[in-house]
Amino acid sequence: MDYQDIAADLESVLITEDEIHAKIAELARRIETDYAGEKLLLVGVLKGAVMVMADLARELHLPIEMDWMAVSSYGSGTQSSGVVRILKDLDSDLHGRKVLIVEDIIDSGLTLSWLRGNLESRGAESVEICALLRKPDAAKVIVDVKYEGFQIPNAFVVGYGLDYAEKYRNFRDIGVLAPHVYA
Ligand SMILES: O=P(O)(O)OC[C@H]1O[C@H](OP(=O)(O)OP(=O)(O)O)[C@H](O)[C@@H]1O
Ligand code: HPA
Ligand SMILES: [Mg+2]
Repeated sequence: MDYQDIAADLESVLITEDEIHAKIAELARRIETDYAGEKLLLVGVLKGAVMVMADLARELHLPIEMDWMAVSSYGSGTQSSGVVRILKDLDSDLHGRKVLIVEDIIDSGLTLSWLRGNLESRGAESVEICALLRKPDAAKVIVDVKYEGFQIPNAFVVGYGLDYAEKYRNFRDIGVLAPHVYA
């Protein structure tokens, strides 16, 4: 599959690479103000958040640390199973740390509401969330997101880290996957 074939599997491009980068810069300025003088721990949620994490971390003019967790509730489908599994845990001790969870998307909200509770229970001083995308119409639980990029319609999207069956993560824009791909 070459890069042009990826575009053929999309119904439409929703957010371009340039729009993503402008939004991440905007979020970074707010985060810098809010955490000035602090040592922030960014927790990226594998694998979808890899691109947001890489771009956000480099945009932040703050002394940050990065750690990663892998949790999965989707498997290879387009619907959340609601059951969150830890596939890879953090290396860091969270006691007294200011933690910012970095995510690509909040869909049902099940992953992040579970994850926030899990990290808070480890003694972090604060746990906030930065998510590039949120689908308000898909929410099954309400998640309080301090740094939100874009609100998007309730459609399955891919690109910029987001996958369908592990594909399309390297597409640079974010687009709506054409239903013929998963029908
Ligand atoms: O709000 P929710 O309905 O819980 O969905 C959001 C979660 O689903 C996706 O991860 P996925 O489980 O597909 O793993 P991945 O990041 O490896 O693709 C996404 O990256 C979020 O972590
Ligand atoms: N696309 C890709 N992965 C996802 C989505 C989506 O719309 N929602 C939750 N995980
Ligand atoms: Mg996924």
